[in-house]
Amino acid sequence: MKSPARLGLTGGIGSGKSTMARLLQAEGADVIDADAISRRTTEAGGKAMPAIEKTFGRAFLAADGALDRQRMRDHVFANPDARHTLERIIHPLVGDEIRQQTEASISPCIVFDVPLLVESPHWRPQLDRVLVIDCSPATQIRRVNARSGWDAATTEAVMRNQSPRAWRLAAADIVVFNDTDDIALLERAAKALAMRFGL
Ligand SMILES: CC(C)(COP(=O)(O)OP(=O)(O)OC[C@H]1O[C@@H](n2cnc3c(N)ncnc32)[C@H](O)[C@@H]1O)[C@@H](O)C(=O)NCCC(=O)NCCS
Ligand SMILES: Nc1ncnc2c1ncn2[C@@H]1O[C@H](COP(=O)(O)OP(=O)(O)OP(=O)(O)O)[C@@H](O)[C@H]1O
Repeated sequence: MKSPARLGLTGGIGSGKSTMARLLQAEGADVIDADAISRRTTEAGGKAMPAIEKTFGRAFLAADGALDRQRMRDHVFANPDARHTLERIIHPLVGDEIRQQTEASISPCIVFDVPLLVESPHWRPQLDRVLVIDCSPATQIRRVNARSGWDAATTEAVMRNQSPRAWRLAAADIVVFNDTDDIALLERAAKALAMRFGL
């Protein structure tokens, strides 16, 4: 059997990665979503929670034992050492689950939706192509405010903890510019990508 095409999908916060991932899924791709996997490890009883409680303390847990996401967000995006500590707990668990989902896939195209793809050097050799969803910083701030209610300072703090836009663009094989809220444009791009990647 021909091995599946492996497409990395990344972009800054609010760029439209998850939206593109959903469109590619509708075209028949298997999407492996690192954010979703990460969130599962930090639910109540999640695999990351014992180490998070031990390292950061009970104050970072909500009443039900899940991660207090807002508290951790405020902490780690203002403190790179704490972010690295959290990543050292979560990323290996996410990596294990990504490997399992990859092995289970039977699609001709697997899309790896990974916010920190450009930041992690191990990713590129595992992929056939890297697709970057790009938009301006002002659009990122506007979208995250509309979607999640975060103020500009909160989104900017996350953006400062991600690769600069120029680095992501330099790492891209394919760029989809997604600066206007035009879903039809993104749908057309997804259909073209689906053809190109055997769907
Ligand atoms: C800090 C946390 C608790 C904040 O949770 P919250 O629900 O507010 O945000 P959510 O998880 O939905 O992430 C929103 C966006 O923030 C950005 N982001 C998340 N983690 C990171 C990070 N470590 N570095 C840079 N940007 C990040 C991504 O663009 C992501 O799509 C959470 O993001 C987290 O646990 N991060 C560490 C794990 C991680 O690196 N995840 C990224 C994919 S593996
Ligand atoms: N082309 C578009 N047309 C309409 N809405 C869009 C478009 N692109 C993105 N959006 C909206 O912008 C918001 C952010 O998009 P999305 O969640 O896909 O970004 P993301 O890159 O996955 O963000 P995060 O890094 O925070 O997970 C969502 O509410 C989404 O519906």
